[in-house]
Amino acid sequence: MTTPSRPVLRPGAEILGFSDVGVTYPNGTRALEGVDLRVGAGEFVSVVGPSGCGKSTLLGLASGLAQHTDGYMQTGTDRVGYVFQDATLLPWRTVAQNVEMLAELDGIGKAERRRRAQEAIDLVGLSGFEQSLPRELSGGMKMRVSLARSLTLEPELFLFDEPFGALDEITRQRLGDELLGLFAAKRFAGLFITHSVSEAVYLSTRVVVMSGRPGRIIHSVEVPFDVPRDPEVRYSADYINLVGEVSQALEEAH
Ligand SMILES: Nc1ncnc2c1ncn2[C@@H]1O[C@H](COP(=O)(O)OP(=O)(O)OP(=O)(O)O)[C@@H](O)[C@H]1O
Repeated sequence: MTTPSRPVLRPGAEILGFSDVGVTYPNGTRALEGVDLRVGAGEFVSVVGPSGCGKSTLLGLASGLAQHTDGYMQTGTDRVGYVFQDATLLPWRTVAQNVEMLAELDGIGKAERRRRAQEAIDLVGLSGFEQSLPRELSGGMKMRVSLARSLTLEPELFLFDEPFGALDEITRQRLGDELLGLFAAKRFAGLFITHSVSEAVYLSTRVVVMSGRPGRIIHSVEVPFDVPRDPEVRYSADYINLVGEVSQALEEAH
């Protein structure tokens, strides 16, 4: 949990907050500038923007792996989950052993981490594959293992860096639906980086658009559809209009 010299979060309401945040890397690259963003519990915010605009940098700040150089930021929880495009599974460990790994590193006792791992495996639809090795799994299944591994930490803030970017379209949509199901069940605060506007609108409660480098937030769209979300939403005029609005903002960002 970070404490800035100036409070950024409304206690109890928000999990992640950036106020006028900027990042300049040691080589002089200005990656982010004047970023204001707050994510509350039960909000799922997607970030889209041109390549190199600072999306991963933003996620790095949220995770505590990177440092901001200007402004203020705060996270309201230590329970942070991450999922990246690369599932980063240990090839010699079974699915169950991979899923247990973060809880193990966190010092959670054997019985409790087994219970959490099994619950997470069931939640992501991998029951029956507990003893499989990563090489026996498809790309989508590996991503499910990665999701399950983070779920064992019962995250209040969940960070996603293009998690479905390497998957085929059908698997990507299916995992999107599953992620929405997890979000509906757990209502963590989500920050999701993607290059896909349609995925951003479908998964999120809000989509923000960043400008080219240095990245600033230039547009923000509330997504009004209920969670749990009916997959048919994808074919509605409201959804198509929102995708159009975000796409137009993204074109202006380029
Ligand atoms: N450690 C670093 N040192 C110097 N420059 C960096 C470092 N990390 C990232 N950058 C630069 O900062 C800018 C923002 O990078 P970042 O990876 O955050 O963008 P991104 O929007 O996630 O990119 P993409 O969409 O291509 O994945 C880029 O110009 C990148 O080259």
